[in-house]
Amino acid sequence: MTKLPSLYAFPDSSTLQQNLYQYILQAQSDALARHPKFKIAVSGGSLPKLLASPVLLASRDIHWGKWEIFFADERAVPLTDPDSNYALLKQELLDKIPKTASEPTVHPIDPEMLSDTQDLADAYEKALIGSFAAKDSVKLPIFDLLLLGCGPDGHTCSLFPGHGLLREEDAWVAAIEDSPKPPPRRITLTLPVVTHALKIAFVATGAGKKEVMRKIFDTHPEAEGGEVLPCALVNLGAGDKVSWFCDQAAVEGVSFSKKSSL
Ligand SMILES: O=C1O[C@H](COP(=O)(O)O)[C@@H](O)[C@H](O)[C@H]1O
Repeated sequence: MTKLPSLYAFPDSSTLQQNLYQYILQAQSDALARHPKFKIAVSGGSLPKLLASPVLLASRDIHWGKWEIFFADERAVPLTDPDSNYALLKQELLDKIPKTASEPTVHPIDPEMLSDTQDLADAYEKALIGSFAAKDSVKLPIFDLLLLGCGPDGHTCSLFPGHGLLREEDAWVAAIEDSPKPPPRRITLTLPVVTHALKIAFVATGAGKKEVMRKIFDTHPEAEGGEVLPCALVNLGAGDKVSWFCDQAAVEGVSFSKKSSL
């Protein structure tokens, strides 16, 4: 039997954040039982604000010093640019971590390499190799947790619908020069790296996501050889490793069976 993702629909963002916090705590404890660091990657967009909940920031059970944070995707812009996913995470989360806590290890892109996105992607892949293992000894890095967004067009990371990057099989990190959502020059984790993670959480809120949520959960273009949205490809590739944290507005009209708690 195919293993399906979980889809949670919460009445408000505060309940969503409470549940997301519990889920992260479990992922952290599973990871730290296996190895010294909790290795995660995060998206930009609406994700950092929802991630940085009061309950997470006040928690004494979050071992910030053991967190190793990568970016699921990043725009090829300076680290202080308003379009930078690093700048967003810093503003929403990193700067709010209590000063009394140990600091997480954060892996931003190398701002010296912005002129060539392939060099930028290769350098970021080297950072992954430094943390996980050499590419010839492991086929793919295994993140403990990915915290991802879902664009209204069904993109995740910087993997866009119908884009050739969805077929990438070798690179861990790929360059994109023609992102349909600005800015066009970016780097992204590739689909095999995403689906290889131990846990994958999508966070999608607001009525602006309900059309795409219906497409992701209630249509099956793969059955007819049609184009499958990137978020749906993650569902198909990673199955029950995937959990969706949504509010009611985002899942209005979605038929796929929804749960309201973990
Ligand atoms: O461009 C991007 O968009 C997606 C989705 O953003 P959202 O605001 O609709 O949540 C985001 O996950 C990705 O990291 C970002 O680069």
